[in-house]
Amino acid sequence: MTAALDLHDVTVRRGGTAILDNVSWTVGDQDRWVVLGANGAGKTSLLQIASARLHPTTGTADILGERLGRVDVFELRPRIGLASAALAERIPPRELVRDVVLTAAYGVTGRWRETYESHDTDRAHDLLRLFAVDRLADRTYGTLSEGERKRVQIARALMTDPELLLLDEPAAGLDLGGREELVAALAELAGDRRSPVLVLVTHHVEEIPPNFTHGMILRAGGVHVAGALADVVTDEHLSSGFGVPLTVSQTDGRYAARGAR
Ligand SMILES: Nc1ncnc2c1ncn2[C@@H]1O[C@H](COP(=O)(O)OP(=O)(O)OP(=O)(O)O)[C@@H](O)[C@H]1O
Repeated sequence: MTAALDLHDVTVRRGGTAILDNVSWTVGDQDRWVVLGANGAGKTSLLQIASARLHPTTGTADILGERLGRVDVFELRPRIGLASAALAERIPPRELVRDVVLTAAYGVTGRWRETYESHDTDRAHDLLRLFAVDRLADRTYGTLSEGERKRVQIARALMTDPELLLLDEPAAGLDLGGREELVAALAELAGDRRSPVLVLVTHHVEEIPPNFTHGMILRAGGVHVAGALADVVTDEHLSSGFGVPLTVSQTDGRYAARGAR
């Protein structure tokens, strides 16, 4: 099977600095990856490459079997779902929640005069139900809580039935209840073999849903460590990756970290 992502020595330079530095990374077609790293480590830049929104300065990036630089990115992008704060900012606050999801079928935000097939409207409703926000379908996006918005954003990212789903800090700004609901929904998604390949960027090991399989810690633009999740989320790797002494614990498939004494 073709890897969902295959990056070889990817470097991205901006103003003389390597914001990604010789990153090599292979994501298999059933993988569920978590990408961790301190502020500025390069996580968002990595997702920009993985979502065909940024090209490497040097190195090669194959996404869903297509090489960046050779493929028409406008054909590739609909095969990739992305939920990020930058994309969320483009959603008009007055848009109905059902349309926030539905308009992804056309790759637009803001419904205009498009007509949608009934299978599109059915799919949008099913996705809202999957994330337990179907009761909000007739509300405007701007009236939702942050947690409700996050779930609507992920439903939108799934609308095109992508082969790869990239989630950039989906739990940022959520309260404890909202975070736990989101983690549970993502655990369910990750546990379903029909789901797309998943890559979740987060700062906090508490946000890693059960059923995720692999982990990477980025440090200063480079891969600090990558591999099976349990081998990556350790005292040693987190401490060196974040530059502070940390102790990690694991209970029922969930991780927690605190400063080591
Ligand atoms: N266009 C740019 N020009 C110059 N520097 C950039 C540019 N884009 C990103 N950077 C820098 O690259 C580094 C990596 O940024 P990136 O947003 O990928 O990190 P991150 O790990 O997602 O950080 P955070 O956790 O704070 O969101 C940062 O130091 C950032 O300032």
